[in-house]
Formats: sequence, C-alpha cells, structure tokens
Amino acid sequence: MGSETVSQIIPVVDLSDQNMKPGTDTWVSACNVVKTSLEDYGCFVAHYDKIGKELCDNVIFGIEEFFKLPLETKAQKISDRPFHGYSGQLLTLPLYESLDIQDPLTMLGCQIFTQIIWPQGNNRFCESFNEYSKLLGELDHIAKRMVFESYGVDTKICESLIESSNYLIRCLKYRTREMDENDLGLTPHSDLTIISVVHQLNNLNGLQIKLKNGEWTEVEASPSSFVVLAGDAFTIWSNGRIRACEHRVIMNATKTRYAAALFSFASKIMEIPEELVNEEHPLRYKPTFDHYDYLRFFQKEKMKEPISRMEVYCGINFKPK
Ligand SMILES: O=C(O)CCC(=O)C(=O)O
Ligand SMILES: [Fe+2]
Repeated sequence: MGSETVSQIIPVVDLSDQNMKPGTDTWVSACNVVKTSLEDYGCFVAHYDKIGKELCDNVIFGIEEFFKLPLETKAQKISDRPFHGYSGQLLTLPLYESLDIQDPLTMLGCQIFTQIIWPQGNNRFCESFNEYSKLLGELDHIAKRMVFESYGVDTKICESLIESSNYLIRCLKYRTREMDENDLGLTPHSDLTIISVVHQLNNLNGLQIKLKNGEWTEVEASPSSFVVLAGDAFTIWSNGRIRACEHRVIMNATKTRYAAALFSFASKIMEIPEELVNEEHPLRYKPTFDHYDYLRFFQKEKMKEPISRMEVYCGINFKPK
C-alpha cells in the first residue's frame, strides 16, 4: 500500500451556502468543482451545516444502543433486499461492525426496522434516524443535480432518478485496536452505489481515499463535513468519466469511531446519456444499466476489484479469456 499524505487534498464545496440556488453564479461554480472532483478523486467534501449536535448525539446514542443488543437480536433478518441488517464479528475485520437500514428517508422504513428490533417501540431511534437520513438525502440529491447539470443532461432525467432511487443508511462502529491487532478498519473497496454520503459522526478521522497515483489520503472529520463518494453505478452511468472512489478505513483513534453512510441505488434502468458519449469518450459500457442486477452479479461473483468488476459486468470491450 502507498504512503499517506498529510493535509487534506480532496476539494471542499460549501453546500450550506444560502445562495446555493440553481442558476446563481455560486451554484454554477460549485457544479464545476463537484464534477471535476468526482472525475479526479471519485469524491468531494461537502460542507453542510444543517445537522446539529443534538441530532448527531441522538444518532450516535441510537447506534450504540443497537450494537449493545445481544447478537441474536442484532442478527435478525430485516429485509429481502441486498444489504440489510447487521454485519460484524468478522475474523478478517475484528474492529468493524455495521448495520444497514432500508428506506430510512421514509418514516415507514425507520418504523419497520425499529419495530423488528424494539417491538416495545423506540421513538427516539426512529425519529432521529429518519431526520438524519433525510438531511443526508438532501446532499445526495444536490450532488446528483450538480453532476447532471454540469454534463448538460436533462434535469427531468435527474429528478426521475432521484425519485426512483432506493436508499439505505449504514451505521458503522469501529472499536479501538488491541496491541497485536493491525489498524485496518475496513478493506479498500469502492461502493456499488450511485452515490454514498459518508459522515465521520463522532469526529474521528479514519476514512482514506485512494488517489490516481496509488497513494492514500485522509479526509479530515468535522461535524459539518460530509464525504460524497461516487460508486460503481455513477461511473457506468457517466460512461467512465466519474471515478468510482476507492476508499478504506484505518483505525488509529483511541476511542470507538462511529460513522454513517447514506447509499443510493437506482430502482429503474439507468441509461448512459448521449451527452456523455463522443469521439473523445467512446461508449465504454452497455448503454443500459440494471443496478439491482449488478448487485446480484456482485453477490454471486464477489469481485472486489472495481474496474474489472464493471468491465466484466457491462464493459463493451471486455473479452472473457
Ligand atoms: O467508516 C467509514 O468512514 C466508511 C465506511 C464505508 O466505506 C462503507 O461502509 O462502505
Ligand atoms: Fe464504502
């Protein structure tokens, strides 16, 4: 693995700016930074001040409350969709535990989950997760709108993608390591999503991004910093212009680290826009993309390497050996 750089090099875009309205100069210049940053790094940092301390504290309290439950309660089957419920106790990743909650942007999604885990009810959990997820969802929506606009793709297609996306929120807990354990919190990977919005919830660094030159760079945690990462589906949709962001978690903190990630998936077929295909950028993938079929392909083939995974699934020039 490459060496680590010291200062944060991932561009920051202020999305809490009151002037951040489509059509304004601030919006247009932010769109450019977002697009360029997604092309160069596969991510950008959104500065966003709408999530207050009380809400973060409630979310952390809820995550702690969940992970403290007995294993048989945590490990219950929550949904039939890919990625749901508890994951942890992994021999290769002893520091890591996670929980995936489906449809957290709707109160119903939060209620279904809460009802399974706490049949006696847990309003605080349900309400704070719904409120928090909706705010992360705003960032997902703004990022998608900015990308579509900067590539000149019809905003109606973007609204329809947002409207028909499925969301899940992943809550992550990394315990501190013991003397003989290594510092790997989460292995290098790219997400299978369109976009993932990651929040280092209790202000502890750990998330690292792989640069084009192979080096890893940290993203500084702060209560108002959210890392917007492109997943494989955004790379395919963009005809390979946007990089699927390779990232990992290194756990050097001396306290338990909490993070949350809002993942978005397309429930309808996505099409590579004609605006993104030209002589300089010939079509790289099959023009239509079924996200859930891609998730099933991943679950079957378990291919970890993102570039070859996308090539094998839908690359136009891919030739099986
Ligand atoms: O813990 C983090 O900061 C990132 C987690 C992550 O990358 C994931 O769950 O896919
Ligand atoms: Fe990830």
